Amino acid sequence: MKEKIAILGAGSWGTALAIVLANKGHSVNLWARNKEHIENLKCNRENAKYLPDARLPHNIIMHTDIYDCIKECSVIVLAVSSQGIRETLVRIKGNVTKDQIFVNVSKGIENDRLLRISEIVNEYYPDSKYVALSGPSHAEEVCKGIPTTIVSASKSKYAAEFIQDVFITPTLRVYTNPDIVGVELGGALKNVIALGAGISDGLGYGDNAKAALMTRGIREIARLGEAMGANIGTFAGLTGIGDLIVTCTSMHSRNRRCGIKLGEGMSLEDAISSIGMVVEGVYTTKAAYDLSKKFDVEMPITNEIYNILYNNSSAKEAVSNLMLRSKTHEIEEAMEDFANEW
Ligand SMILES: NC(=O)c1ccc[n+]([C@@H]2O[C@H](COP(=O)([O-])OP(=O)(O)OC[C@H]3O[C@@H](n4cnc5c(N)ncnc54)[C@H](O)[C@@H]3O)[C@@H](O)[C@H]2O)c1
Ligand SMILES: O=P(O)(O)OC[C@H](O)CO
Repeated sequence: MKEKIAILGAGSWGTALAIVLANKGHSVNLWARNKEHIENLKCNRENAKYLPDARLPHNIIMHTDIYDCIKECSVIVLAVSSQGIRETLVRIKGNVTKDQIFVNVSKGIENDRLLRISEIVNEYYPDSKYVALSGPSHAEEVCKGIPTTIVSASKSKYAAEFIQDVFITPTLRVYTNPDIVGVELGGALKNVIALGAGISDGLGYGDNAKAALMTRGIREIARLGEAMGANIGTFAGLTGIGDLIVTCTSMHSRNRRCGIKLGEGMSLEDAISSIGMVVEGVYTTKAAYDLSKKFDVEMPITNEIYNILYNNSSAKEAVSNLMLRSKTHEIEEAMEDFANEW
């Protein structure tokens, strides 16, 4: 199959996916709001700012006009950072047809309104098919053809399988999942825990602390997810624990690297600007904190990271708050399995 695909957002991930899809033989249109950036991509056939060393194949056409970019494309990939999705949807309003499928690859939750990306898209395009494409996938590895697995999630089996076929390659294996809520939450919330894993590394803590953060982190993600209607099984999959592992352990991760700088004592502002690309977890921490209150779900790690980012708590204080919480059980649901005797 050969499709015409528009990618909106020429950062690290939009560029990597453009390369994968173009190498597969699709016609790819790539748009970014910054005209100078697009001119650079056109002239140099590489994205020196966001994805150095990767060559852009000639069947990627760069666009500065977003309408030209999406015209006659069967798939519109949303690859801008999550807080820019609404603005991007507004830009194309009135120019999308019902048979064009939206594929969102950004990982976040809209701050203030606390909406998942599918919910934002639904506000503008309630009749469109929507797929969330997510999983453990760093752009730096994907564009080199290093084996990677991701998930195509949609309410529509047809749409999920169509996008599976569009993206799958011998090095990018795509699974399907109907659980949009779980897939979107897993992809967004792991960034909060990855900031925590980075902070732990920056403080000089070891593997034990990181394993604890990851394991207890997925528990609190799953608790919130369940309260919001997700399938609990999704959090044991690629877009849950899978993405959490890669983001908490990889030096490609912007969230982890930002956390390391915070743990070493850098200010949030300086840490973000030293990364130079979006650090989604900073926004998602605020959204997750608000969601935990809204759904009355206990999220102690998120709570501490929120306090570090937004209330000037020290990282060491946060660790001691977590360690000194009132003692509890590992799995609340398993309490009844204890024998009531010595
Ligand atoms: N980089 C990865 O390995 C990777 C992998 C999977 C998912 N993601 C997700 O993809 C999304 C994009 O990440 P990235 O790595 O490409 O980030 P990036 O910082 O490299 O690029 C983000 C791009 O979004 C653009 N942008 C931001 N706000 C915008 C707006 N309002 N209108 C138009 N453009 C806007 C920026 O100009 C930039 O080009 C994030 O949500 C990220 O979590 C990234
Ligand atoms: O670099 P990060 O931390 O934004 O993570 C990128 C991807 O989400 C990893 O799957």
